[in-house]
Amino acid sequence: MIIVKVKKQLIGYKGKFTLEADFIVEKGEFLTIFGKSGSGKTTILRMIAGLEKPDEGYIEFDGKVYLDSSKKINLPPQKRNVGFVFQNYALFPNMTVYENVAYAVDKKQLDRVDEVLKTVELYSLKDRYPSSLSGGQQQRVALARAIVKNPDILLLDEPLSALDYSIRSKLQDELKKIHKIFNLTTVLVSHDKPEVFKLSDRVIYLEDGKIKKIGTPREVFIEKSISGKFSFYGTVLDVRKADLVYVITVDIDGNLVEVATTQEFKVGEEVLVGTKAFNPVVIKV
Ligand SMILES: Nc1ncnc2c1ncn2[C@@H]1O[C@H](COP(=O)(O)OP(=O)(O)OP(=O)(O)O)[C@@H](O)[C@H]1O
Repeated sequence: MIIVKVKKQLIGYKGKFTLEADFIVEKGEFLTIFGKSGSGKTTILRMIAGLEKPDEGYIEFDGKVYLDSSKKINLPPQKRNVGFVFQNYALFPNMTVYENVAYAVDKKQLDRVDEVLKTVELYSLKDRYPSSLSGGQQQRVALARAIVKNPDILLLDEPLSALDYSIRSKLQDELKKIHKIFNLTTVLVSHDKPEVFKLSDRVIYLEDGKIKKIGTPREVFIEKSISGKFSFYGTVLDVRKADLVYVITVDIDGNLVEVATTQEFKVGEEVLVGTKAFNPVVIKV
């Protein structure tokens, strides 16, 4: 379990404000920090990693104290077992895929490099240089480098936001898989609601440095659920205009449904499809 209790005065574009966050992340949990630009999301990740110091605070992982300002404890990043992936891959251009990943571990752990490269499906590309890889492949190298040291905590700062929709979606599936396989405790920063829905067990809604809401994505994002007979969450796959309404195609767990609506939706948006007016019919199939 990660315990985070931090306070720091920041200087935003509107002036000074205090980042004040107090939350726990259960072991094996996938937690996302969501919020507008400048709300303090990255600063929280950097504090967990030890790259930034709060004015006051306490951070621990499974009883190991990373930071305790009252006791002047502040472990440096290399003493915190944390893997970090940023938006801009940050790979070494003069090293191959294998070398980029192996750089993070000492010689005794080299066996693990091959294992991790196979898990993220990069093994066949291990002798290539970053410049010859796609954005999605480069981000998988960054991910492999972050997990090869077997971190207790994986920190992801908008790692997929530079990628286009289909690659992002595929990498989201892989992230979820890797989180489970390596039994990680993951904290993601994202401002993409469908991504938050797809990946997170819980989400923190951060606004101007304060936690406004914390809960499952449904609890945090769906203000009021439809008080009707049934409703399902899905992702918008297609939008077309038909006279005065839009017809959207929604993927509900692999089932495609078409719904007419006067509201405009975007492809990739997470929606709740429900009905209030009639009783659904259930037929044995
Ligand atoms: N060490 C610091 N001292 C003072 N202000 C800081 C410090 N670090 C960051 N800030 C400011 O605090 C604000 C929050 O920054 P942060 O990067 O945490 O936001 P964010 O929510 O991750 O934003 P984005 O989504 O744009 O990345 C920014 O306005 C930033 O300039």
